[in-house]
Amino acid sequence: MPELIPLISQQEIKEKVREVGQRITLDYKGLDLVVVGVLKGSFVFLADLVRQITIEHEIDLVGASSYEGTSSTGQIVFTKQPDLELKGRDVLLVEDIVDTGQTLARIIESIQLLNPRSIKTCALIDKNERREKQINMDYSCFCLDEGFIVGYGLDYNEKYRNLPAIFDLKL
Ligand SMILES: O=P(O)(O)OC[C@H]1O[C@H](OP(=O)(O)OP(=O)(O)O)[C@H](O)[C@@H]1O
Ligand code: HPA
Repeated sequence: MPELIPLISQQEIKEKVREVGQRITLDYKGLDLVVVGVLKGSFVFLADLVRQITIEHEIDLVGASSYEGTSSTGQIVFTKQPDLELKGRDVLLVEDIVDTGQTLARIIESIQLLNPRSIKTCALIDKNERREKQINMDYSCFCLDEGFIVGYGLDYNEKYRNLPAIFDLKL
């Protein structure tokens, strides 16, 4: 049976998401913010984060998938494109986790083609161990070195997204 090692509690997540939401609120004052969540993993984080952003903004979703089990296939399949017009607007991409960096790098490339005024990045977890693409995150809630992380939207083979806290999965 897989083992779930507790890493980050619900309370710690709540405090950090509030803090990051407040920073985003200050940084985007006067700008035309569109928060774009990356499905599926970001859905829990996104829902909590946008409720901590107190300036007017719009929300969109993109979909990208590349993992089987704990490994990236390296093939990023886009499952949803943005619906809103992003040209000339200030896009904040929201990910649950940046691991190899391949997914976010591809999404940034594809959003750049839509000519936004700015693109910034926000992740719940910035994990270093397997990084292949150098991406400087503008906002990260938690930096981790290793592990396969589940809970609070993050899955292993589509399971565990519903866990309210964050765990390291040991297979
Ligand atoms: O930095 P990377 O190594 O590319 O990994 C990060 C990506 O992997 C996960 O998506 P996944 O492909 O598992 O799809 P999901 O969001 O639907 O779970 C996660 O949600 C990120 O989008
Ligand atoms: O550590 C992880 N957990 C869940 N999904 C992921 N996608 C990339 N890395 C991870």
